[in-house]
Amino acid sequence: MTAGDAQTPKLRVDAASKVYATASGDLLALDRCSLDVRANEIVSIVGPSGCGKTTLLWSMSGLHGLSGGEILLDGTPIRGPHPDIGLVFQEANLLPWRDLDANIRFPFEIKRIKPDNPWIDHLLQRVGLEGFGGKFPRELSGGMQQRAAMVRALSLRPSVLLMDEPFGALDSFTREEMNRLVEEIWLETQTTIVFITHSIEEAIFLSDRVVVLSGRPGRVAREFSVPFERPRSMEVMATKEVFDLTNAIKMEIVGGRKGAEPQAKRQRERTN
Ligand SMILES: Nc1ncnc2c1ncn2[C@@H]1O[C@H](COP(=O)(O)OP(=O)(O)OP(=O)(O)O)[C@@H](O)[C@H]1O
Repeated sequence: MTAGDAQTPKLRVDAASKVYATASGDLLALDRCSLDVRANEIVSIVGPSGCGKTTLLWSMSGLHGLSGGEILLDGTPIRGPHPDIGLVFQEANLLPWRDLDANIRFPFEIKRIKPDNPWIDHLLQRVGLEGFGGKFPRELSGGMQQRAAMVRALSLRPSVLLMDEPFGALDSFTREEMNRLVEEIWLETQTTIVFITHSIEEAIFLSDRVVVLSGRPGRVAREFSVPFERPRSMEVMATKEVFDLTNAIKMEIVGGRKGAEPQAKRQRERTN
């Protein structure tokens, strides 16, 4: 398989393992985790708290090195932050002393490249932030800050967008709005998206596939495809098929959490 080959996944996680050195010994966060993400897919990653979701996403971004295995983008191993990969975190991480325009143009300054103003203006209009360029982060609601963070991440036209629980701190109404926005942006840009969430409903609404990680150390326990038509209306989300899928994913996560207890104990024993 080579880059550009139709068979090459956009992202391939190949037996990824990650050990953190902690004061009480080594902690195995990911254990030979493998997963493919195809181009233009939206894949959500769910799993019990502490199972390694963020570790996996950061490894995909190149911000974290792995202890074993590798992660490939278009067939090439990721060795560090990559211009083709954008990131959105739970915190919008806007610089408080810069207005919205200056925040969004910040990555261009760092890279010393000319901002793509027509594209940025389009994105700002797309997320409903046109006219807010002169506002400072403290003047924006949490939802608006996250919209700005999405614009900042998309402004460089990444082919992959990694989102780490981006809407976890928002109220449920704003969260639903943001989910619809992600879907709309995806329908327009076809950016490959990997999305971490604790909300199964959010994962189903957004994704082509939902990947459940086992309890720590994280491995792929099971993948669920989400076959519902897009855009996903409230009617679709209220069907029995969605209800059944939600329950199946929930059962898998609860099962993984139970299974993780002896594993975690074994890990403690190994590291003590
Ligand atoms: N920098 C670090 N140093 C040491 N241990 C870490 C570090 N980062 C994460 N861990 C540990 O690794 C494990 C996996 O953490 P991670 O944040 O990836 O899980 P998660 O599934 O994203 O958690 P949550 O659902 O609670 O956000 C946890 O036990 C966590 O305490």
